[in-house]
Amino acid sequence: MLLNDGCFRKCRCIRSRLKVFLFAMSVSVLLSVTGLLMLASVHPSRTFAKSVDTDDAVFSARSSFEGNGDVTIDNIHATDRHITDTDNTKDDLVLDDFKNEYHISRDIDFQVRNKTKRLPHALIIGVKKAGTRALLEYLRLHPDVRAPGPETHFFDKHYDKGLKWYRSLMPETYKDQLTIEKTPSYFVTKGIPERVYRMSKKTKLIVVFRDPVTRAISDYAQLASRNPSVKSFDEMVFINNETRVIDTSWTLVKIGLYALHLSRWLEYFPLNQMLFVSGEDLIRAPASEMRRVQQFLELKQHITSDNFTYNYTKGFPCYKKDSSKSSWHCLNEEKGRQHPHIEPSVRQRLQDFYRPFNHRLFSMAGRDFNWS
Ligand SMILES: Nc1ncnc2c1ncn2[C@@H]1O[C@H](COP(=O)(O)OS(=O)(=O)O)[C@@H](OP(=O)(O)O)[C@H]1O
Repeated sequence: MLLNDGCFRKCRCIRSRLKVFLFAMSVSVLLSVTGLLMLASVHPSRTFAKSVDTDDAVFSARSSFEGNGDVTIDNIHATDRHITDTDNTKDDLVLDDFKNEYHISRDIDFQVRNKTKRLPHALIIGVKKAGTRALLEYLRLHPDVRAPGPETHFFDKHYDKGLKWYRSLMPETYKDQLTIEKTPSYFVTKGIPERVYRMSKKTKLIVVFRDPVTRAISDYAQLASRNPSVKSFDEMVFINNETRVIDTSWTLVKIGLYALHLSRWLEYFPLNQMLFVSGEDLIRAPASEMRRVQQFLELKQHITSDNFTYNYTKGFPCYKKDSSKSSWHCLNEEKGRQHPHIEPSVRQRLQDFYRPFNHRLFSMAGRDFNWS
């Protein structure tokens, strides 16, 4: 009886422990199932997050300056505001700071609108009267190039308006298109190389050179066409007509001292970021000069001899966009003006004056332009 009673108690004890164990098991199974269900309910967004992992990483890296990785319209505005603010205190502006911020804004804009205005990747910085308009119009034949029509003069006349203003002048482009701007006064204006460097040290620079004697005469022809009462070229080019000492303070003479201007640019930009175009070859052989330009800009060779014809009436190349469909365009009558007659002795004096500067340029640029 005692034995049976002890056995009975032991059995009850084992049964109640079994119950506790089973209860604990079911609770833990229940908790696991609930946990799994909760995970399943957030699963879609997790999957999405994974699928945009690369972009997330890119965005958070790009947005780090704003302190968070969220991409919102407000952030775009904040970025834009930041560009303007930074630009107002441009003396303290550090290139890489704003360049990074600018690219963030550009890329976010691109995500939002697909097409956006971008700061120029390349600039045609000079030289005045050397063929800069022709070069820009030829480049615009390329489907991967966009450019504002008028000269912006941002870096020399409107710098205080800031980069946001400058960018607003640019045409909208897709991500793989190049934005190019031309303002020929940039080449000769002090302080501009640094300003361009501050915008982006990667900016590609193109300079069209023309024989400085012909260039000065071309510049004078423009001056005389706008102001018919201007003194004669001879009167202006010499300090004294008797001694025939050249007036190097005359802007039209100073512009032709190419080596001096180029040396200022080379303080900021390496030679391989610059391309030197021959203004004479742009007229004689536009297609081959454009081949060099497209190669330098890493564009596919789209502009070829099919885009050009020589117009004997105008005495210059004319061009068309599409080799089959469109009609020929020529630059307007302001390009290719009649030059005034200049005495051969005056020309000779100017050529002698420029010769050492020209030779210096040829060795700096690594190209002989064959000017006499
Ligand atoms: N295709 C074509 N048609 C007309 N003119 C041509 C062409 N290609 C080059 N050129 C030469 O371009 C010279 C004007 O240079 P720019 O465009 O740099 O002048 S400007 O600085 O923008 O005023 C211009 O100078 P001038 O001839 O002295 O007027 C031309 O010699």
